[in-house]
Amino acid sequence: MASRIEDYALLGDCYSAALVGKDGSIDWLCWPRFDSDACFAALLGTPDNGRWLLAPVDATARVSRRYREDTLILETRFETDDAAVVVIDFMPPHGDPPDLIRIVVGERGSMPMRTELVVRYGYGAIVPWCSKLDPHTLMAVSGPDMLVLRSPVALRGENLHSVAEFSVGAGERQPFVLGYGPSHLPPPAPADAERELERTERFWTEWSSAHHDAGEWAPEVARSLVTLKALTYAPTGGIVAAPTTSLPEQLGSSRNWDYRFCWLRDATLTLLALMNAGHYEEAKAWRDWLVRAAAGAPEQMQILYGIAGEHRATEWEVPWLCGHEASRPVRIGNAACEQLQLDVFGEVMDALHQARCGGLAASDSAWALQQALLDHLERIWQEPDEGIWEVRGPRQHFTFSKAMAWVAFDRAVKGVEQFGLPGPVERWRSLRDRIHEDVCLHGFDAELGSFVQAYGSRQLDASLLLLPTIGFLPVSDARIAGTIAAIERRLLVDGLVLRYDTAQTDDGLPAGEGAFLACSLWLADAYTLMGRLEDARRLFQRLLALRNDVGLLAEEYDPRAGRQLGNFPQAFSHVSLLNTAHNLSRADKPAQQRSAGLHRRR
Ligand SMILES: OC[C@H]1O[C@H](O[C@H]2O[C@H](CO)[C@@H](O)[C@H](O)[C@H]2O)[C@H](O)[C@@H](O)[C@@H]1O
Repeated sequence: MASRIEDYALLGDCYSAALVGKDGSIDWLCWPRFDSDACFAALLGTPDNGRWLLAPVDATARVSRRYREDTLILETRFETDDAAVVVIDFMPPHGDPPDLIRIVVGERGSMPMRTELVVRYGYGAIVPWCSKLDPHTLMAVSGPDMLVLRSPVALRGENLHSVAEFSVGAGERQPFVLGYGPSHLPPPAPADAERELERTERFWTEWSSAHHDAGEWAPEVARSLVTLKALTYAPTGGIVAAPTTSLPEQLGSSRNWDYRFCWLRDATLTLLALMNAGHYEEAKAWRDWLVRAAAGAPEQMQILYGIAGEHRATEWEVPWLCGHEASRPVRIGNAACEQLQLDVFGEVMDALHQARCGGLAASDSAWALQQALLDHLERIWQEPDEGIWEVRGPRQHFTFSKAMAWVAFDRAVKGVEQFGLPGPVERWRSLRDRIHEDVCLHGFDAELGSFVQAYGSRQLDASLLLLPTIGFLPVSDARIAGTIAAIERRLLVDGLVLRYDTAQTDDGLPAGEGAFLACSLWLADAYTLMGRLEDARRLFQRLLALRNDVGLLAEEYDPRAGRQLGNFPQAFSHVSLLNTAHNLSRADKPAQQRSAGLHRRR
């Protein structure tokens, strides 16, 4: 059985990623790209669906883990009464050809170890042909793919698994290098594990040294930033929402989705967080990615794309994988790519506006694209959509979607006013006002004293917590105070926030899911804006404590079971954590300094 979601740590090279459990088993790896077929898919099935174990023979060995400083180099320490070893896991961030390196370092005594390599291409289905190039070099080939393991010990075949036992003594270092290459080419050249370790450490240390001063929560902030960087796809600038598919939003349920795509929403928020920390290169790369991905007819703009900007994300179900903790189906691809989600227009306009405010040089093609998107939005903003939560039930007039349409025209007006960009500013001003009026008229329920999920509905929705953050109304407005109070009354489970009541909203799926971590962080932001700093800090500290032992967050959390849920690690959660840390650390500063930050999104 796979480990629990929170027992995994992330390895990555900015091309793809792997998840390694506390038990030393790498249970998820897609090569060579984030969205390639997995060759290790035990995360969603059994060890027979592919994994790479490297661990003490004694399964009762005590385990502790940490990342080396602000890097993505993982050190897992296994200890028994007689011996101790550290397994150093990392992926050198050059991607071409990709390697996954594990160095076993003996610390004390002599530790009996075991390794088991099970390669299954095609998401756990295809058994490769394994052959030995020499006693220490194993090659696994099938179809277009080839993996080559170079190890200090000779592996033997056992029931279609490649296994070996060996011992590591104090002071010894034993390197295992797994490389990938296309099967029609000669095997990839052997990597020098120790030299790659040095290079990888330098890469992450240099990258992390560019962070701005993060204040009170510097280590937590640094971990989230490294995690976001690991979700960027270096060749194109695309950013995946998470490196996994189908980790369940409720254990045993069918709320399982493929997040190995670039959502305009998640990616814009990620880029703002990286920019706020001083990382402008990623922001520029992403903006250029966006301009390429969305190029063409604006009515064909999608809410998500492949990491190189591919339009096709056809969703299908994998019948041979039993699912993480029996959560089925396992899905590849994401049908949400065909949805209309009006908020995305606002997210994109806001991100590009803030990029300009933050000093990212203007780009003519980006502004031209924005103008085309606005023309299209002018025609469609009155249509119902699937909303920020990508419901698979009927389209509705979601209040947050309309408010984000307001954001789109608001930022367009600001682009003209603040940066002298060309455009029909009077038309945009009047559209902005019309949408504001529309939302206040149809999206607010006077009896509840709260904005509601959709026009005419009496349901609440956590996205409405963002209304003051996006500048739609000030937090001092009674309608905002009423909305926050109503959400506190109706959407909190054990102090954490649900997106909406899944039993009352037709999202096309059986009811029930965890609390949504980003929404819980938005509540902390709303408290900060209201001046409820004690509440904000308390909630933030609680959320920080939900991170796993190496600082990672999935999408959701089940407070009753105390379990992380959903794809892992998720950009949305880490971005929201960064924003809340930023907002809180400025909360006691004078108003002018507070509003200077990009996180206020006005
Ligand atoms: O639960 C329903 C939907 O869940 C996914 O969407 C969520 O993740 C996206 C990526 O992080 C995020 O942008 C969105 O706001 C979330 O609701 C899934 O991708 C959808 O297909 C699914 O309907």
